Amino acid sequence: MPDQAQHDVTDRTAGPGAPRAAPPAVRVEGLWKRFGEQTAVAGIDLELPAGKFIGLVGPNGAGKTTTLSMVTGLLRPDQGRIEIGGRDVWRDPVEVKSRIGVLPEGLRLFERLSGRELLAYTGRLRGLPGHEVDSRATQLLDVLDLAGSQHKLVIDYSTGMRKKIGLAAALLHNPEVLFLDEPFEGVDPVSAQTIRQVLERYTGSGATVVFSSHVMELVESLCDWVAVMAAGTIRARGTLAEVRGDAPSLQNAFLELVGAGDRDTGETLDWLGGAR
Ligand SMILES: Nc1ncnc2c1ncn2[C@@H]1O[C@H](COP(=O)(O)OP(=O)(O)OP(=O)(O)O)[C@@H](O)[C@H]1O
Repeated sequence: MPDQAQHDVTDRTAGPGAPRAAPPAVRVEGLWKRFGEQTAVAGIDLELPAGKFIGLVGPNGAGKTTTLSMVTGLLRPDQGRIEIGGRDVWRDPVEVKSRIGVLPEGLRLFERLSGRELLAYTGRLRGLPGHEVDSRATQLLDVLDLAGSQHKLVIDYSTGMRKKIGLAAALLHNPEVLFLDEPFEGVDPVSAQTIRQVLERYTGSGATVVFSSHVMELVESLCDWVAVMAAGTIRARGTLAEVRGDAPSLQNAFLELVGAGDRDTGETLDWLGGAR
């Protein structure tokens, strides 16, 4: 990584005797990722406050998945620095990974395990004692309404069930920060409500959730804090009220921020729905 990425981002502005403020849940500095000619993430600086329900929103191709993949140690940045709870993700990966849970996009699971076996395996990988894994798995399967399918193979799970077992696996070790890429995609309203309740309980205990979504109503109803991405950059960040500003809804503010509010399809698609 180039020199620019190596410098220390610890806050040294406070005097020597001053109490250290708790680090943000996530701190990102000068983050870049290119795929050939395509710049997916173009020099992001971002601090995500701890203990909040945070939404990362942006249009298709904005760079949300690429950012979350780098932040969670799944994709190496070209340049930049990432800390979670004050620890460098790429220098201290084992420690950081023990403190985070991740539900990635296009989640790959061990398909030939049952839901219960998957949780048992994940729990042991996380170093939890067997009896603790058993008891946590039973509770998670129950709360997420998967108890009746716990012995079914994951390959036979529906999209929503896969999201829920993935969420259970990500929560099993009680992480400090949970990252979810589109957790509600393909999930029915009943399961969405269940997931929502689990996440609200989790953030209520002081943990942080960072999730990406396109669904503004969902972000507006769930999140305390929002970052808006477009074309690999952060266009706005802050509390919901700060990002919404004077706009009537987050959706309106979002369209304005990403410059899509005035797109008109009327003339270009004049053949659509006309005489055949
Ligand atoms: N592995 C890759 N190889 C080449 N280009 C990539 C790769 N991954 C992402 N990109 C490109 O980087 C840009 C950002 O993609 P990314 O998946 O991060 O966006 P996103 O905001 O998550 O989009 P969506 O909401 O559609 O999932 C896009 O232009 C995408 O085509």
